[in-house]
Amino acid sequence: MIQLRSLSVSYRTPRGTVAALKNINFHIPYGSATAIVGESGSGKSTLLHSIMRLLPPEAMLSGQIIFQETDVTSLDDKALQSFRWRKCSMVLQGAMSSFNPVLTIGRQISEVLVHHLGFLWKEAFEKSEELLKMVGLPKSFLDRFPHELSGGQKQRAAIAMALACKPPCLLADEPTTALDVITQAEIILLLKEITQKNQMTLCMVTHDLPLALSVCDRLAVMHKGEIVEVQTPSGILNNPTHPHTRKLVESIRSIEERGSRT
Ligand SMILES: Nc1ncnc2c1ncn2[C@@H]1O[C@H](COP(=O)(O)OP(=O)(O)OP(=O)(O)O)[C@@H](O)[C@H]1O
Repeated sequence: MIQLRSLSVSYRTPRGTVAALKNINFHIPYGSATAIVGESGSGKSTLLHSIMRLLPPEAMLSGQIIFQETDVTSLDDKALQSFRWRKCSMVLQGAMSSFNPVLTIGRQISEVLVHHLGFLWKEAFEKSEELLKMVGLPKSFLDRFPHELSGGQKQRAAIAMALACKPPCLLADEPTTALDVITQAEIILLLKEITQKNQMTLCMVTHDLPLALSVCDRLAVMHKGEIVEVQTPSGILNNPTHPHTRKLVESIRSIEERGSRT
């Protein structure tokens, strides 16, 4: 479904260039649930932002990002807007950035439907109600402003908005940052359930290896701008091939061992 071909990204800085992605060749199959894991600064967010063409102006990209036979790197602004809502949408880290603080949740989800699918406002509000229901939020949330929602509720609303145009693919960049552990698990399970039910492709960046192992069917491990290993959860746990993957697995094992000793 998504093919990254020789994808490299560097950032220009006053001190020179930083290579964030180095010649990535990676395939995200249709209908899969892929987790991108790896240490801080390994390039995970850069990878997702490249697919969405959301990189900042100081970023230089080379290579190809093929989404269902279209090279995303060659889309003009209009095609890109349509791509972002109708083909591949993204749930961002910390949902506050997904919303305009002065507009209600209902207005913002409806706006997506009006602009991108040609809904009339009344129909759009009805559809928004349905979308909120799908993510476990009641109708009354349509009239709330973003600051009137908890972190978890905001992330649910952000997922509803990302799903508005029924894109076949959903990307999520650390969708549970700053949430408590129970809410984190609920949000990840919600993402998994919705994408599975609607036969969507899911690709998410997470720092939570145990959660990624339990929810995703493939894990891609990043290290210093490269994808060093792609495996199923059992492969990662039982037969990690790259030293960095082994370290990641050892780190969760040592936490588990410490937990069982206390
Ligand atoms: N706008 C920028 N300007 C300069 N360097 C940047 C910029 N954004 C990211 N980088 C650098 O690119 C590399 C990859 O960053 P990226 O945010 O993709 O990593 P990450 O794996 O998502 O990290 P984290 O898990 O901490 O969010 C890092 O070395 C980072 O410092």
